Amino acid sequence: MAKAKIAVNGYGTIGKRVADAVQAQDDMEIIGISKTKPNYEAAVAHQLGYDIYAPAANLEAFEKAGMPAAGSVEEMIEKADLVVDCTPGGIGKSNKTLYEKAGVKAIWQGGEDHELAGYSFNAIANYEGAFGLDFVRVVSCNTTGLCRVIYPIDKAFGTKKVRVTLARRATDPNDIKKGPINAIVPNPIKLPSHHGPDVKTVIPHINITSAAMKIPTTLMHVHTVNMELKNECNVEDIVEVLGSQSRIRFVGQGITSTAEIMEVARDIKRPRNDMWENCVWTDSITMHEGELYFFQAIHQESIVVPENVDAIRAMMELESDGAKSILKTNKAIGL
Ligand SMILES: NC(=O)C1=CN([C@@H]2O[C@H](COP(=O)(O)OP(=O)(O)OC[C@H]3O[C@@H](n4cnc5c(N)ncnc54)[C@H](O)[C@@H]3O)[C@@H](O)[C@H]2O)C=CC1
Ligand SMILES: O=C(OP(=O)(O)O)[C@H](O)COP(=O)(O)O
Repeated sequence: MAKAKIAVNGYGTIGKRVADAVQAQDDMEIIGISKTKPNYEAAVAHQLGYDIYAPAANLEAFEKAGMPAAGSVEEMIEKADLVVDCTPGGIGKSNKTLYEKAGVKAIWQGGEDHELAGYSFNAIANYEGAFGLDFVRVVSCNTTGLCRVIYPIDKAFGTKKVRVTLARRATDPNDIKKGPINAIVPNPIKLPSHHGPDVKTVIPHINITSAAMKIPTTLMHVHTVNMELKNECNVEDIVEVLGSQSRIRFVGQGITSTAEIMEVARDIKRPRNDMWENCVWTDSITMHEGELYFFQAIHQESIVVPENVDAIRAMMELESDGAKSILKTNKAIGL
């Protein structure tokens, strides 16, 4: 069977990782990536052998920089079956008419609103509903991390309510412009943060609210999750449920921080130190007066990457069973 032809529009933190993860699969391939300027990331994409497409007005700049573009962004979109839009949050929505005009399917990321795509995706929670869809949004890193734990626990024990506090990394490691560098910023001040309502775009019946702050670190986010469950259970039951999930990793053995989790990602030779799994501290899992509490860390640069691959597989009708797609994606990328 011919491989699905995938384009990545916006080759930044998420786009470059999605491109490599798609390229690792045997049922889909990257036919091009887009860059606006011929910077160092474009040079690496060129070295890696990706065909680079650019806005028509910038094609000459790529030629001059010694990395000739294969064509314009519009030409890339014409050649694709599906575009993964990884442009910065808020930019992606302006590309919708482009995709509609070309008759290609499109995936947006969590920086865009649910309404843009009309379907918010998380592989374990609602893969099947994305089968054959034209437009899908893969929810943000924090929302993905929440869906991955809430969905199986809710399925096993039922949920009365969920309350989450998020300590969000200030910005990504390569970003020299954003902060804070010496402050803790309640963000947003007005509650709830978008994360709780966003979980409901994927799992509508969950009673959830969230509060978030930005902290001066670039490595990972950390969540304090509190769930009031409908049915009685103990810590071992929760460990069993979370342990059955391939995209959840228990951490302990002296791992007391996000820094040590990133060291593990380096030590196990993950590409770009990526930690695709939620990292749940086993020792933090606590039942207190019938409520569940635990801490988890989320690697913002990579957690949504396998979800994008699964979303492609569902939308392109390459696999109807979500569990099979998850296993296939995991195996191909080395998870
Ligand atoms: N970085 C993160 O931690 C995560 C980001 N997301 C979401 O993924 C999306 C992308 O975010 P990042 O990869 O972090 O952004 P980024 O800023 O690292 O990368 C965006 C890329 O798009 C390019 N670009 C800018 N304007 C463009 C345009 N008009 N057309 C084509 N390309 C353009 C930029 O040059 C850059 O290469 C956003 O919706 C964000 O909310 C989701 C999960 C985690
Ligand atoms: O999707 C993300 O976070 P979010 O789930 O808090 O919106 C990414 O970490 C990007 O967040 P940013 O908008 O702070 O760069």
